[in-house]
Amino acid sequence: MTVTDALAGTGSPAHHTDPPMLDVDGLGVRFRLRDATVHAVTDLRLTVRAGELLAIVGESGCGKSVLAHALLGLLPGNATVTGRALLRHPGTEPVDLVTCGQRRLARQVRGRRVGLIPQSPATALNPVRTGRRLLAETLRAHGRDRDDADRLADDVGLDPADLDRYPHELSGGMAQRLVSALALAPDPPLLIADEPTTGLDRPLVDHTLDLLRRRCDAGAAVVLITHDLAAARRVADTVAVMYASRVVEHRPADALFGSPTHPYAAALLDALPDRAFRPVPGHPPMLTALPEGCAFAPRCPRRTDRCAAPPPATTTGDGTVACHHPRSDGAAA
Ligand SMILES: Nc1ncnc2c1ncn2[C@@H]1O[C@H](COP(=O)(O)OP(=O)(O)OP(=O)(O)O)[C@@H](O)[C@H]1O
Ligand code: NI
Repeated sequence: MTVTDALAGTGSPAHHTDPPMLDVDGLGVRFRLRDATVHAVTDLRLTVRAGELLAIVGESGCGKSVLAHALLGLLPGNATVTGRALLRHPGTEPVDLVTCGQRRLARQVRGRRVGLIPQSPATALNPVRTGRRLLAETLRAHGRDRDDADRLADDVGLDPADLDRYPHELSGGMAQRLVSALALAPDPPLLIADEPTTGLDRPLVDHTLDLLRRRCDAGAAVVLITHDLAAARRVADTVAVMYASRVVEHRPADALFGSPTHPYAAALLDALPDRAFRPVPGHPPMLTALPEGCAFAPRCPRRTDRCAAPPPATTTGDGTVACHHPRSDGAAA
């Protein structure tokens, strides 16, 4: 399958025969606390293909960053990860990121096959190295020409002269662009970008999004984690909406933005300034005390008694939705 085929297929997984590059199934992440358990990711299923840009959206605290860290083996010791996350690469056996172990993740996966643009760039940067040195080390470690540093800076919209600064001399937006350049340097086939546009002004936001889009068009798979729905609408092929640790709707971007099926997805879209500009009423539940049934029910205009039972994950014509009362106008034609 060529990249062009991947894009021509409207981004819908159903159109393709090649197995996805990343295939996550039944993924769960729990954190043990002294007197409680945080269910940060629950029974999560996702796929991403080469040439596909998947946006993961949802309110703060719903589990987006924990998902990214789980895939890269970057969770702290009080975390338990269950389920499966297969990473495929042509010509090699798939690697299960959940079970393959830290050694393999460090040697073969992190940076090389899966790049991460972390959500908190300031803490990700070594304070005693200039950006140029950090970038040169990364390029060298991956067998690339250190002269690529200026080009990478340019790609992410950073003045190459700013590479000679130390991390504490960078603004938040500059640090953000530097960590993006560091993640892009090894040219990973799968890139996970966790809120990569934080602290950037509008032109640089668009510049960064378009850069991610171009990487997909060149054959990479990109997972864009963002609370910015306008960003997702601009560049995503597919969108997964997370609510309280679960994916509640996963469909092609055009379909989701055109006619959301899950009431939460519809409520998120209504919060957009160019739509009703109405915030989602109420608050998400505590992840230490998730209900057995639908976690969105207390905020949901469509709730009934049935919502006390776990919502079934239903396959629509173009994706999945987990709801007892999906909006029928959002159903596939
Ligand atoms: N080490 C940890 N121990 C306990 N709970 C944690 C830990 N790390 C994250 N959590 C909890 O997991 C939940 C999901 O956090 P996560 O950072 O994934 O949210 P998010 O969707 O990325 O939010 P944001 O949009 O604010 O970045 C939160 O309730 C958070 O408090
Ligand atoms: Ni996050």
